[in-house]
Amino acid sequence: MSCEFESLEKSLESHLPEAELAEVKRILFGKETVKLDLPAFALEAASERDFELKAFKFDASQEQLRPPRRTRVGLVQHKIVLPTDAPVLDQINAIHSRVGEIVEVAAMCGVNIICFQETWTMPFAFCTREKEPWTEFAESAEEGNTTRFCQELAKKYNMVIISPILEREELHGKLWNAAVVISNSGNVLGKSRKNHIPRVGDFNESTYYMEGDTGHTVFQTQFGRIAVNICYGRHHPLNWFMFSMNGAEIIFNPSATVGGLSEPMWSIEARNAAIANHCFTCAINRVGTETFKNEFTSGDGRKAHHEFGHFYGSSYVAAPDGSRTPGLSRTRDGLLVVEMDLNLNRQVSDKWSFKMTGRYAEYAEKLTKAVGQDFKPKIIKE
Ligand SMILES: NC(=O)NCCC(=O)O
Repeated sequence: MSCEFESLEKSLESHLPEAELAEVKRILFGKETVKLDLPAFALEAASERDFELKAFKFDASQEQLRPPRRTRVGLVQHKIVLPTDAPVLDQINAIHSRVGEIVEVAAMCGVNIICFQETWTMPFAFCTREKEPWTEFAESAEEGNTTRFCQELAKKYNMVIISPILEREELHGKLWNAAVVISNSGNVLGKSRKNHIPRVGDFNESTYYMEGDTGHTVFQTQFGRIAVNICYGRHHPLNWFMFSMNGAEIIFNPSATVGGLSEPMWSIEARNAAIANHCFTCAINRVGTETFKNEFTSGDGRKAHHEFGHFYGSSYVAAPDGSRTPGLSRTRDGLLVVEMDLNLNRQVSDKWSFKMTGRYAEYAEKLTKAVGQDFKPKIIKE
């Protein structure tokens, strides 16, 4: 059942009376996000290419001194294309071509910044703990084929591309889970390496790579200041916070996560980060169930098995005022196009003032003590 269940929004819409639905949506999702009109040819192309295309916009109030700062983001979720035992290069090329056709539709929709899912060029094979052939999917962030592919697309469509890959740093013999940020000029702006490596469920990523060393880099693009908090980093509120302290206006969260593990948390974490940090957040998850030739165990008493999933998609965008778009499907490839007026960040900040009321200097001092050897927690007992 859980794999076929299309989406929470669809279920609410088909079962609730109209008036009640509006109230349920207001309480659950915040101020309603307005649907964005897209060109008919883009909708047709998406339907022909068999992926879901949804579009929404977040408006801000008209200001007297600043013009609106509208930017359009695109979130891509997709299944792997070939079986996981197909030749490595065939698998990569097939995914390039699938995502390439989605990016083409994003360009028809006027997308300025597009972000792909975590390690988008490969199966999420880290569950297996086998090194071969999975490490062969790793590529140079600066010069790999996938980066070259994205550079062409970025230039062609005048689009910033966030390309999360398995990175190989040849010189030092290191692998990383990293997002390459490619400017709309086609130049590699830089990369952001995954800060927190999971040790939960079948996410055996610590077998392959270490915690990232790029800190909380923010990238100034023509379309806004962006940052990338890769997957498991979304469980760490301070991780979002540090990107925001460096000035991020939009924080992308390319992910790969499965229903049994994280689905009840999914709709909360990125949305909470948008609220707490007065910024936009974009949560992206892959779709599908991935099957591996060799059985692997999950360390939970279950028999060894071949399948990892169900990756439940449900990619969405959250705004600083607590509102959010509906999610993409739990089962289908999709593109979510969202227009946002970045002026909303400062407007909400002026209203709620979390950055001003936060006692950060005090937290920093106390936290330094709390993680020290001689720390005594402040607990008063009778
Ligand atoms: N890819 C990844 O870090 N997944 C961990 C599980 C989760 O964060 O939901």
